[in-house]
Amino acid sequence: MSLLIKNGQLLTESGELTKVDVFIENGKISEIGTGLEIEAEEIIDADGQLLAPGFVDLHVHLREPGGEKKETIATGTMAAAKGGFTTVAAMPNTRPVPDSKEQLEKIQERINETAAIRVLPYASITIRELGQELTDFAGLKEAGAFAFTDDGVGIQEAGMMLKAMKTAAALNMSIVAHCEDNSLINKGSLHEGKKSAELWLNGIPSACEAVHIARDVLLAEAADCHYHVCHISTKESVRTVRDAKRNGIKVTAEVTPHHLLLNEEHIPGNDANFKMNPPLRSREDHEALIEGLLDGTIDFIATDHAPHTREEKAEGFELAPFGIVGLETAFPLLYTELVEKDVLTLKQLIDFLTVKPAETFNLPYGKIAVGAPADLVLLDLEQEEQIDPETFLSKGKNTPFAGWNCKGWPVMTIVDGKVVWNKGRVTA
Ligand SMILES: NC(=O)N[C@@H](CC(=O)O)C(=O)O
Ligand SMILES: [Zn+2]
Ligand SMILES: [Zn+2]
Repeated sequence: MSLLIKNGQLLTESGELTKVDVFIENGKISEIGTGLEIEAEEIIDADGQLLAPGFVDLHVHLREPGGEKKETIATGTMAAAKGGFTTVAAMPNTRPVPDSKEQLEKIQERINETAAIRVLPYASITIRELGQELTDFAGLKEAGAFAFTDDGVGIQEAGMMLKAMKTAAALNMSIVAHCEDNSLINKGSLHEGKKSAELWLNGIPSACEAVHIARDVLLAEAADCHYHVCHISTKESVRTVRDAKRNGIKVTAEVTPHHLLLNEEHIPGNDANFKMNPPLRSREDHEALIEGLLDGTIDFIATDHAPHTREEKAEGFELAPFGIVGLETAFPLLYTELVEKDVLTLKQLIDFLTVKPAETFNLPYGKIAVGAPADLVLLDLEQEEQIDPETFLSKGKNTPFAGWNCKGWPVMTIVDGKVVWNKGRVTA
């Protein structure tokens, strides 16, 4: 298999655009240059399009097994491909939970059979994500676990977290944490603040997240473990991670597109497409997240793609499940709202979606280099289109961004040198 991409716009290290040809052979990038005259089985003219490394999303919910009404590995990875993603890491809050070698091997099998792109499966920290009993970390690592997390719920006991971190560190694996203290949730369905008061709904206080992070960075220091914070959302959390990094603790953090673009003031009323965990916080929190991303406190962007059915999301703010989809809109939204408005440079945004997550977890993806896997995306930065959930390939239509006008739509996604999504050929 060989593929020649002609005239793509490539970002240089200094952030300038330069026109290049890329030759791909046997799934790997074998030459980058200008005016390449090489015979290839397929030639793609990328004139006028940005050629970027395929995006890497280390926080998605594919729902399979057990949640196939919401999403499957097949539909979730097609949605990812359409969004320009070539690698995703799948969260373990499925039924059953991948908490044993056998379960993880079954998921790996489904991935091999049905995934459109690379999928790295997480294993859970505790049996059934119940926080009571540690899983077999060594066995799960052997079976291909990407890292350990109980995403969906927090680890309530400090002693359990310390044990998890020590076990992970000994295996050179990472602990990825959903930070939420159950005793502080307050039966809330949104952030405790202006909006919860306005809507007469119970609010989740900021401390619910930050107290876990404060506890865990101290545990990570004691265990000498790489500790990664999921979907960071408050200014206190950002401050705590910043302080821990300054003190040499091996902590990293991700932020979602929705927490970078929205805050509680955007919630229009009782619409559960604005309900997610952690919730949209205050305007000050929102600003602290941008600042944290710019100063390196926050390492990368992850979508926390969390599909739910229409019926579930129609239940209203208090009863609907937490979570929104994100894979098909992440880049266009972030490009339009942050790059076009000069909050981030194009180079920064691409790095936050590619090389930064890859480097945080020592993955060989996220860069365009000779010898690297040919995981690429072509993007149209000019054409404007409205976000329409009805066109999503994901089964989940639950987005708060319906109707937003965006530029920066992916036009082709390539994994291992194979075209897995092509806007010109495949429509929703
Ligand atoms: N983020 C969410 O609101 N929901 C996630 C769980 C999670 O990421 O904690 C889900 O699985 O639906
Ligand atoms: Zn979570
Ligand atoms: Zn999640």
